[in-house]
Amino acid sequence: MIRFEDVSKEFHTKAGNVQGLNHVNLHISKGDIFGIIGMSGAGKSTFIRCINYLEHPTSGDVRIDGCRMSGLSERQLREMRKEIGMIFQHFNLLMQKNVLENICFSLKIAGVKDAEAKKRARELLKVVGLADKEKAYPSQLSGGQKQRVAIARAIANNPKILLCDEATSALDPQTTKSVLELLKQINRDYGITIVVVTHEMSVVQEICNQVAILNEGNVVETGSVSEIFTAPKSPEAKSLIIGSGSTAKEMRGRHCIRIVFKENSSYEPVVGNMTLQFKTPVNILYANTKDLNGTAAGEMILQLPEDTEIAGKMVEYLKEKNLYVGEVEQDVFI
Ligand SMILES: Nc1ncnc2c1ncn2[C@@H]1O[C@H](COP(=O)(O)OP(=O)(O)OP(=O)(O)O)[C@@H](O)[C@H]1O
Repeated sequence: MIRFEDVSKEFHTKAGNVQGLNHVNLHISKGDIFGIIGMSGAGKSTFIRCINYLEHPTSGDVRIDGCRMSGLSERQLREMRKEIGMIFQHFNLLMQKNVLENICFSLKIAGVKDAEAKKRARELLKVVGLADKEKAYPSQLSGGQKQRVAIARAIANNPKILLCDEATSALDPQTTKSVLELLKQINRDYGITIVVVTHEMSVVQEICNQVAILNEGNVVETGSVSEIFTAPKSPEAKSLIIGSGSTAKEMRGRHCIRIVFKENSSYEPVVGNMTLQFKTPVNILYANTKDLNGTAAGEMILQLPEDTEIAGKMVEYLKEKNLYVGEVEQDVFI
């Protein structure tokens, strides 16, 4: 659905050139909910703006459904952008228009007649759970309600793709959850491919099936969310995952490993049995179960004994039990 082919974007500033994206190759399939995650300045917004060509790449190409974006005229680009809806952190609603008018506005721009636009807008308000708010003005709505209006507006013209740029960053955790739930429902019911740009791993874990991690304009790791959660490879992925739920710094140099339970391994008391077998205790520093897009995944961080030989044997034991075992720090074991 979306293909980045060696895309680079350079910004020319008075202070010099800034590399927003650096030779990015990425493929987002139809129906994916694809997460783009990275720290501030990693290139996330540049990436998402290159999808609809609000930002033109300096080199390389973006293909949407096989169509080369660089080959399109301005008029063709405008047509293509109708296929790509977008929502933003601060909602970008028209404050002088009520909810119904906000949604009708984008339909009318696309040439839909007044009565038909109103009918469609009311249908969409039902979808986003705001049927009773059509006459309200944005200032009378909560953040979550404003984002629901923005979502209704973004999908009004039946786009193939919905781009979400930090769409839940201004919302509290409970509202975030309900907006993410709505996005999942839209993906499921309409088959819209969704690209989610965020700096929060919890957002990716909650709704995305695929993810790419950006750092200084480079894609440093990409894959399914469960693969990357289980066995992160790049330092950036490790710090996003291990750092997202624990005090990783405190674990440095303390013989710590991270284990991830696969579905069929969660019933056996593996850690308890291991300490019995080796007659040596281990310290459980952190344990959690995460909901990865509907599937439970358990993780633990263990501090193994000082004795390197026993610690090594414990790692072997855990691997034999079919658990993923990763180091918290590069120099431990693996
Ligand atoms: N219009 C621009 N002119 C100059 N430099 C830019 C421009 N847009 C982005 N950049 C630079 O490109 C790099 C990537 O910026 P981008 O906004 O894509 O990052 P981001 O990951 O979205 O960051 P944030 O999470 O803070 O929004 C940064 O170094 C930024 O300063």
